[in-house]
Amino acid sequence: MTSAPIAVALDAPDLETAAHWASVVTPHVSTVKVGLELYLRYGPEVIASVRGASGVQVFLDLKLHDIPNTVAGAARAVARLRPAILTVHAAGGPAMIRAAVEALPDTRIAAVTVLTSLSAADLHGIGLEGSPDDAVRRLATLAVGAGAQALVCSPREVAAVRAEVGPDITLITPGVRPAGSATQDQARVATPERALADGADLLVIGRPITGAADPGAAAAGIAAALRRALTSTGRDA
Ligand SMILES: O=C(O)c1cc(=O)[nH]c(=O)n1[C@@H]1O[C@H](COP(=O)(O)O)[C@@H](O)[C@H]1O
Repeated sequence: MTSAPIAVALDAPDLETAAHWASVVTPHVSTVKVGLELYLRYGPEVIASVRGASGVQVFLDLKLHDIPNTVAGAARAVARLRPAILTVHAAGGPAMIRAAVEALPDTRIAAVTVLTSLSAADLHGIGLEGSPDDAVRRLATLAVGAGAQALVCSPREVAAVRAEVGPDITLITPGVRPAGSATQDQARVATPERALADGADLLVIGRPITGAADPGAAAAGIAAALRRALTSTGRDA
């Protein structure tokens, strides 16, 4: 049985909690994600702690956004951690994205299009024209043109992005909520099954798993639901 295409967001206040979550979810999921909270508190050592002995893929979510030279340097600075995926903001522009891609050839650079916490009204407020769908597709095309091998978007746009960029780009969707779960600060959400059916390759899921009484059981439950969904559509389980 292969592990489910889920990246569990280890947004924990301390290293012990993050390492515990990582150890209980790794039998069920392909990837764990280290984000700003853990990385800024503990630094690069956090990667070895969550990778543990399992060798699970580590997704380093630093959402880099700066001038190309600075982003290239930051990307080189994390090369020794061997992250499978590193995020940059697509809005940093093509030269910045290309700088990250060239600096880190063994890591998949994932361009974050429009944060899943932003609604259509929020986009309007910050001066981004058109619907979230339009903005996401525009940034996706720009990022892929600059060499990004992966994109982050919400599950609401993933079908449109897949149609735009083709089968070879890895599509990563946060904003995933099992039916009946609270959306919390996420604005553009869908269920895990919907995200997968619409073409996502990797689902980022945090609090629906880590906020559960038993995070290992929650990860196993979502993984099983995804396997059923994959089997029923004839995709690999
Ligand atoms: O890059 C990300 O992973 C990301 C992009 C985005 O647009 N929205 C988003 O929620 N994320 C991350 O995905 C995770 C979602 O966590 P939950 O809302 O708890 O499932 C968090 O770690 C966010 O930092």
